[in-house]
Amino acid sequence: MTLSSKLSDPLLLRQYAYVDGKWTHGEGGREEAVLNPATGETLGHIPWLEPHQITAAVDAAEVAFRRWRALRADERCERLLAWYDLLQAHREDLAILMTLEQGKPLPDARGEVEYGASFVRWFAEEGKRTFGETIPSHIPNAALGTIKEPVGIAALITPWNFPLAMITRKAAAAMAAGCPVIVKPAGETPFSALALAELAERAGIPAGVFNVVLGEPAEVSKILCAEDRVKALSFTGSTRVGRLLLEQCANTVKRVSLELGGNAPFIVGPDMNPKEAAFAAVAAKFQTAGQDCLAADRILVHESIHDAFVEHFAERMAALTVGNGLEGEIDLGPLIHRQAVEKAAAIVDDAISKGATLVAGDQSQAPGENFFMPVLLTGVTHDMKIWHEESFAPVAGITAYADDDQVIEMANDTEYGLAAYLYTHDIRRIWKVLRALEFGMVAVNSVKMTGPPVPFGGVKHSGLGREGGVTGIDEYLETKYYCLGALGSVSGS
Ligand SMILES: NC(=O)c1ccc[n+]([C@@H]2O[C@H](COP(=O)([O-])OP(=O)(O)OC[C@H]3O[C@@H](n4cnc5c(N)ncnc54)[C@H](O)[C@@H]3O)[C@@H](O)[C@H]2O)c1
Ligand SMILES: N[C@@H](CC=O)C(=O)O
Repeated sequence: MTLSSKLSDPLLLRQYAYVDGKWTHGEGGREEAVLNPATGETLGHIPWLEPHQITAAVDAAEVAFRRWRALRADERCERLLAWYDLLQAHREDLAILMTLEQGKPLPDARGEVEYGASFVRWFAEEGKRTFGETIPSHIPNAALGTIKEPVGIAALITPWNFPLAMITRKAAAAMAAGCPVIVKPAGETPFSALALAELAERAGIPAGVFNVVLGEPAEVSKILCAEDRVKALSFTGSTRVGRLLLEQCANTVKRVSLELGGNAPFIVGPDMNPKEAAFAAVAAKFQTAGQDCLAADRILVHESIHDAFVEHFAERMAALTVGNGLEGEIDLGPLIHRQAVEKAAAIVDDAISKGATLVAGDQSQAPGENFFMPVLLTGVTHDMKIWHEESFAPVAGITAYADDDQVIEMANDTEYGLAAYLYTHDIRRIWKVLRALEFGMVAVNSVKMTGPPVPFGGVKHSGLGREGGVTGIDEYLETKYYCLGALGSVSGS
């Protein structure tokens, strides 16, 4: 059975890049296979564009920019809402494509389609509210104010773990602001991006406004970063690559937004019911098989409830099912590729060799070579890799702490600063710890923290800027100040 036959609308599977409203093949014969991480089967191929084809995407975006920015905000809103409607109408196909290329269980993929579409609707509306301001003048006979203008062409480079939502959270904001976009998706998961392009075309988004380029990642990124006509770069991915791109954007002094790695602490106070907290921690750790920038990587539990917490955590973890996300009731799909499995195994071995206890996690039960069974380690300490590196795998590490000051120090003991979780009902503890945590986002007594109204982003080496929320569109807007002088006597100036 071919991949396209699994879809109600086979045209959603595209194996070309999308530039200037045209499906584009590579001109140098280079291509990449796209694999199903659950089965290893080849789903299809994508072309790698040649450097001049990437430049052609910039040419197309430059032309499209003139017309797209000239539309009224409500006209752009209409087109984006049409795109949103199509995402909704095709959500099942989009979810199937996502599960096939990314591996996450189908219900999670449906959730991501819904989540991704919600950013399109949010920014369609926000585009109508890019207000400037009136400034009380200190200059005689003058009127002062600001207007917001689109920054220009935006390059968007995105990861494989959330192949659709990481694109729409950027693209919808940029497009609503009046900017055309050039998306470079991860090579592992290009089909979600290309399906977005197909639906953008059907929604009447003009040629050159939403482009998807494919190619050798370092080569494509270098061209986009060096291009002076590209005015903004928004990247989601690892801190390692984010640093490289920031450097590459220095010469052209671009606007750079970075959503990078996380290493979230999950803090459990002494007043918590250990079962309730353990179940929440399992949910925060194992989403997308741990391949989530928000994954609870370091679980810090007050010593008075540590043992009971571990017991409930292990019990809940044992109930998780691992398998092909298209088949049956699955909680955890595969990791994205074999290297991810090897990295996870190395992190576990390192922790055990340095004194951590393996409570559960038997890899002989893994249903395929890209699968990693959930692991629970206790006695995790500062000198272990698991403390400092994102495992990006279903590996949970638990540590006991004695008091609030100690847990704050432990939680902040990382270069990352994306998200943190805090479970306690003591309002004084909540306020103290919340204020002391060096993270861009803190969820208190909640695992869910994201969504369109939220300013998503990190501090420290987790990134620059915020996506979503009322400020997410600002990443794609310039503020132009004006001073209208010599107006004669202006009342109120
Ligand atoms: N903060 C967030 O919102 C957020 C969201 C999702 C994922 N992430 C992070 O993303 C990482 C996992 O994703 P990943 O493995 O795809 O990240 P990655 O950095 O390897 O890749 C991200 C993107 O960069 C491209 N890329 C890879 N190497 C490159 C290079 N040398 N030069 C230019 N581009 C290059 C990839 O093709 C992909 O499109 C994790 O660190 C995770 O925490 C962060
Ligand atoms: N879950 C995150 C993506 C991180 O990997 C989000 O909601 O953006």
